[in-house]
Amino acid sequence: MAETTLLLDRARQWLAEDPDPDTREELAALLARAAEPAVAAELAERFADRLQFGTAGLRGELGAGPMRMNRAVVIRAAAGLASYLRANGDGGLVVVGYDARHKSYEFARDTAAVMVGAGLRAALLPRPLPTPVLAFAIRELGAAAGVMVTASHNPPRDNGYKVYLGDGAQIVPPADAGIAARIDAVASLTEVPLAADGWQVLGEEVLDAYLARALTVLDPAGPRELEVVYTPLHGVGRDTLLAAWKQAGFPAPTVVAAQAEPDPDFPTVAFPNPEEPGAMDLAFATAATVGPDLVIANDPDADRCAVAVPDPAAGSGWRMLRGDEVGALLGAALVAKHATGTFATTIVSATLLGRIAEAAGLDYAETLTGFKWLSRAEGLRYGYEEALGYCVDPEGVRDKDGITAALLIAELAATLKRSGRTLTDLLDDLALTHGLHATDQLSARVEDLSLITAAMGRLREQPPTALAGLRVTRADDLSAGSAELPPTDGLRYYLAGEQVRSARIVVRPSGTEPKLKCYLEVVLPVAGAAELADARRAAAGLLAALKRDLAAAAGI
Ligand SMILES: O=P([O-])(O)O[C@H]1O[C@H](COP(=O)(O)O)[C@@H](O)[C@H](O)[C@H]1O
Ligand SMILES: [Mg+2]
Repeated sequence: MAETTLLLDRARQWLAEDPDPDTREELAALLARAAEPAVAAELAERFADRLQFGTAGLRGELGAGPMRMNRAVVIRAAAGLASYLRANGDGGLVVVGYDARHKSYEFARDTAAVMVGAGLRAALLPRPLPTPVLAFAIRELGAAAGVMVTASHNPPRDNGYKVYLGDGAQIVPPADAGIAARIDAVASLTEVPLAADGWQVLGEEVLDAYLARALTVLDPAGPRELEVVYTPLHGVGRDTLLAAWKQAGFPAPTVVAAQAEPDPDFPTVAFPNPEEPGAMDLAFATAATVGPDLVIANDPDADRCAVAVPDPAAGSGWRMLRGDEVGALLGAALVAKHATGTFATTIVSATLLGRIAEAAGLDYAETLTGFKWLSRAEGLRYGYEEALGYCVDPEGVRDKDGITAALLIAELAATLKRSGRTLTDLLDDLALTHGLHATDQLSARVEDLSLITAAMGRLREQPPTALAGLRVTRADDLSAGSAELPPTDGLRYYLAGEQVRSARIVVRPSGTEPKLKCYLEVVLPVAGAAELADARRAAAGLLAALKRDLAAAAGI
């Protein structure tokens, strides 16, 4: 009872301070019905804690309360960041970007108002623009920090807040904990001064500078003959991608008409994530009438890039390449360009990049999931992760960038096309040289987060000893941390069997969505081109069996 009173007090205090009439109205309505058990549970969940920094900053459903994304949460986060910057002597400029989601502009403006109120300088990007433009602008402008208001590819009801420091990379420990402590120290919103004006709104020159840098990933004399169907999935990628395409000299892509304009309701897709089944249906329908060489999609904040290739065997006529496939292709493209430095990927991505780097005599590194880790790999020249994220120009953008990745994959496809070859042919070459690295993902979306904790618990209590006829030869609990990796909530299994050269599974809760994610890789030797089709079939069968057995072991 005392607990309930405390919770209601907290909710009422929140309501009294909430600057947004929309969330005030929502919370007042909930409080009026607080006696109903379902509403009481909802309030308890919203006020149990506050949103924490995850894989990519704060992310959550829009709504009232500290466990939701709203103006009060954003103002507190911005105040915590401002206080952290001042304490570390980094007082200076904070550059703020935003996508086209519900409330994104308001959250960006509030962030600027808090920074100016705290005695820092703030600059807003001129309009909704891709996340990589913000990541670029931080170092271009010599800012002390950057904020990008976006929930990327999440459902329409979500929003989020990515935080970068002056090195242009997203925050990791201990900075995230340092900022979090200062957010916690904001006792009341009434003590956060909000400036009414005094921040700068940047002009087109920041975008021009981004585009000029983006173009440097290409060979100016490289081939440009390539037909593309493109979708920004109702997000903010279109104008930047089209400008990049035009400046590069590629023929203008056909843009999927129904998804071309930014729309916070993402009306044509269940989830605006190119990884989700169905998200590419309209793009494939457009491709069926245009007959392009490639279909390219950006996620709504255009830091991811999805690529599909013609496949007569597929119902739609198109096959989405996996992030691991595009990641290997871009790696091969950079090797062909004589890139030097470190090639890196994450522990949940395929190990093929390691083989490519090794063969080219390049350093190779593996990090935890997320570009906040990957972008910090020492000497990084190229980094990618299986979640359709690629950083092909870390000096320009220290984060994944769906625009430069699209440019480079297009140049690679055009180069291959000139000699009558395709991306698929190059994937075959890589399999013949390095072995077939086949990956898949099992992901379970839940309503109730405790189901994820329970599944992780089951796997920890009863670790699988065999899956799909392969023996588990080593099981790592990644929560312990190691010399190579900081601690994280995850489990890793290495498997062996006659059918495979090696196999690996990683299981972890998503840090951006209520999902449990299991990442699978099997590596099969391939003796010659004649065996490749059989090897691909065998790998697909094995991955399907592994997913089935793993789902049973995890109880998901
Ligand atoms: O949402 P985005 O495009 O920024 O992508 C974000 O989430 C992805 C999935 O993370 P998780 O598996 O924890 O959900 C990460 O791989 C990525 O680095 C991060 O920036
Ligand atoms: Mg994104």
